Amino acid sequence: MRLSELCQGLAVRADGGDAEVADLATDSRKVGPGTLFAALSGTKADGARFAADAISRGASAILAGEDAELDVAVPVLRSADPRRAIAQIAARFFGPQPETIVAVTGTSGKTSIAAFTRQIWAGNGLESASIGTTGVASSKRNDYGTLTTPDPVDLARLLSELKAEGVTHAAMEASSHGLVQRRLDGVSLAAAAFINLGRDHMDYHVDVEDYFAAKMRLFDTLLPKGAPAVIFGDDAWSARAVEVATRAGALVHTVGRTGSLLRLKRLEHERHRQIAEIEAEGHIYRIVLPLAGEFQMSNALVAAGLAIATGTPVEAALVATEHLKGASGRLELAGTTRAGAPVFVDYAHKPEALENVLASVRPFTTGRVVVVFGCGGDRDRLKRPIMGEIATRLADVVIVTDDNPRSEEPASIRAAILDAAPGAREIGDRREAIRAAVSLGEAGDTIVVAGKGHEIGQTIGTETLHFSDHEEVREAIAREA
Ligand SMILES: CC(=O)N[C@H]1[C@@H](OP(=O)(O)OP(=O)(O)OC[C@H]2O[C@@H](n3ccc(=O)[nH]c3=O)[C@H](O)[C@@H]2O)O[C@H](CO)[C@@H](O)[C@@H]1O[C@H](C)C(=O)N[C@@H](C)C(=O)N[C@H](CCC(=O)O)C(=O)O
Ligand SMILES: Nc1ncnc2c1ncn2[C@@H]1O[C@H](COP(=O)(O)OP(=O)(O)OP(=O)(O)O)[C@@H](O)[C@H]1O
Ligand SMILES: N[C@H](CCC[C@H](N)C(=O)O)C(=O)O
Ligand SMILES: [Mg+2]
Repeated sequence: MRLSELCQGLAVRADGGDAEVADLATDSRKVGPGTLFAALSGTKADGARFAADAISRGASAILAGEDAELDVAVPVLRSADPRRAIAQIAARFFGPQPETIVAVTGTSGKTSIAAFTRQIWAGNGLESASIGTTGVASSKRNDYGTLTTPDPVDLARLLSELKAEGVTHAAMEASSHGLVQRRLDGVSLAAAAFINLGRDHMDYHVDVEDYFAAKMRLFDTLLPKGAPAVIFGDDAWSARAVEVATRAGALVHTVGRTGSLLRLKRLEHERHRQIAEIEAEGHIYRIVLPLAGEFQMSNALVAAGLAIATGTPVEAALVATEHLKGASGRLELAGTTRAGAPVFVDYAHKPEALENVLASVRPFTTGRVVVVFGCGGDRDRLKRPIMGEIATRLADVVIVTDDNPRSEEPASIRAAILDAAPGAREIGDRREAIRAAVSLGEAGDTIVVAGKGHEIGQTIGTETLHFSDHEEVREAIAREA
């Protein structure tokens, strides 16, 4: 495709003529002959510094910010917002995307909601996919992922492949990093959703208002006017999200205990399922959700709301929730101890998530709640004592262990948690910590191994070694026998 075609009508200024573009890249190390290289300024480096490297690898043109210093002999595209420009160019370059794409944002629940929306669509005979933290899933794929919201070039490529594979409906996660970095700016959205806002990524955002504003880009910038916005109504930030979406001209639907589209009237918890009465369109539907944890009901309501907002009939969407499978590592039953205590693996690695998961298991726990958790290194340090306090308040036995220490000293991460967790046990080795917890599990107790969910590696220093909480739980139970 010609450069001139790729940027026609976009807010970019072309200098130095036209060129044929064979591929796109935001990383000079991925540049090959004929590639348009987007030189982006990031958190660690300025992409403009790599322009010469990109050209030596065959780049046919460079896209950069207005003030980037470039002295190159290939055509240059200038943009005031080069991240948005590369996302839009990528959408054009890779071509058709699934007709119906929805995106969900919020602090906790995105992966679950994307997975549930895909399953509700699939249950209604639609060829569907989900894209997020756990990877890409469809009837033809189950690919492990790394980023929650992929880089815009990878995303546009992926969406065009899904389209070619017959996918008509895709549900994706919009992380705050992804929204700030314009990774979704080339996606045409049919609907968007908001679940909640809690403490997260305070190492990246200036403050919580900045973090909220990042999430709200989904509604005030990306969602086309008049398109549906599905907002979970029972969060402390719901009213503000409704306000933003309304002001942006979205068709706002709320779900939850005060929901306008789906109203949760009654909820009864059992160990592995919950029974709900939901009012919609003047009818009461009785739903048995085959998942534990009230938060999963909230996630299921948002997912059903997204399916309804994009054309699935209300009853069909609600019936499909009765067959939902939880996303890997989200309050997932990984085994049962010999004495009969269920052991759940959960991805709670931030305060509200930990609070929710521990509160969720309490109703069906007649004995003790035992939690094993740690905090990741090179991430928000202030959440550590907050999570220590939550665990101590909501669990009966707290075992503090390592998560992904990354470049930090593991013992100092644990110490920051332990400062706010009097009475907690400290077992740095995660395998030993899981074994210790499993050995405590009596009938009536519930064990929660939190923080790593679906992850299959543990990053210590710069090395990532194979580690799976699921495997460790099964192994610990097998050793009991
Ligand atoms: C902090 C962050 O979000 N970083 C992302 C960002 O990198 P950056 O622009 O800041 O990169 P940089 O290192 O400063 O480099 C600037 C530019 O120079 C380029 N470069 C760099 C070196 C070189 O030799 N040549 C070259 O061209 C880089 O590709 C980049 O375009 O843009 C890159 C390209 O899209 C991402 O790969 C990278 O994600 C890193 C790997 C990451 O860990 N991100 C995490 C924090 C993240 O995005 N997480 C969210 C949320 C997860 C959640 O929900 O909790 C996610 O969506 O996954
Ligand atoms: N609606 C919710 N409210 C509060 N906590 C939740 C909710 N949904 C999930 N959680 C908690 O958050 C954890 C992560 O859930 P999920 O992966 O669905 O969220 P996410 O927003 O994709 O998170 P991440 O940003 O880490 O990928 C779960 O394991 C659970 O502990
Ligand atoms: N996307 C998140 C995942 C954190 C998972 C947790 N296990 C940790 O390592 O802190 C991050 O990279 O910050
Ligand atoms: Mg996620």
